[in-house]
Amino acid sequence: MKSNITMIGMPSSGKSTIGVLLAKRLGYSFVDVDIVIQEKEGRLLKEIISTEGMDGFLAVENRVNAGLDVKKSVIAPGGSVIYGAEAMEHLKEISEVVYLKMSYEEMEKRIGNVVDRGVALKDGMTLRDLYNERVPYYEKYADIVIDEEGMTPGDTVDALREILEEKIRLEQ
Ligand SMILES: Nc1ncnc2c1ncn2[C@@H]1O[C@H](COP(=O)(O)OP(=O)(O)O)[C@@H](O)[C@H]1O
Ligand SMILES: O=C(O)C1=C[C@@H](OP(=O)(O)O)[C@@H](O)[C@H](O)C1
Ligand SMILES: [Mg+2]
Repeated sequence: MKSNITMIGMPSSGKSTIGVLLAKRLGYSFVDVDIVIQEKEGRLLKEIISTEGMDGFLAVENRVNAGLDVKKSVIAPGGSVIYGAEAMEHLKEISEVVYLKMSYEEMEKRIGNVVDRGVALKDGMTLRDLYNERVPYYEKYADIVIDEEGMTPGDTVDALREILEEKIRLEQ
């Protein structure tokens, strides 16, 4: 198995929440790439989006993810990372990619204020458009898919640990 795990999925699917729990459970480090971007840029994500525009933000996100140099880590990038070809090529190379699959209805309930969260919603795009546009990318890049329907964060972490341990067993 590759030495890292990357969480992908819609904003609010739990990449950060589940990611940190999984890292603790596996004894891995945890890297929230949104925080790495803010530290490198010295600005909040929503400030980057408001000054550089959506494409500017996506370019920064692509560059930072493509340059990640970590080992034995659970990586939680932002939900928009799948638009970055170089980022995804790199993440596929260094990690097992886990897609946290959630329904549109659940995302709408969880997501809260889209602007404050800094979701990369292009002009004129609805949340539903964003959902439909992104699902095929998440599916394409996923090595492992977890459907969150009816699962608590604890259930998801347990399910993931089982899948990952089975993967390791099969490789031995
Ligand atoms: N079953 C669940 N699985 C994951 N997150 C959940 C679940 N139910 C509620 N949540 C909440 O949804 C939010 C997920 O946010 P976050 O981890 O920041 O997601 P992301 O990093 O994917 O944007 C958290 O507030 C978390 O507590
Ligand atoms: O999906 C998105 O468009 C985004 C999700 C955010 O991260 P989370 O997925 O962790 O919420 C953050 O990277 C950025 O504001 C854009
Ligand atoms: Mg996150």
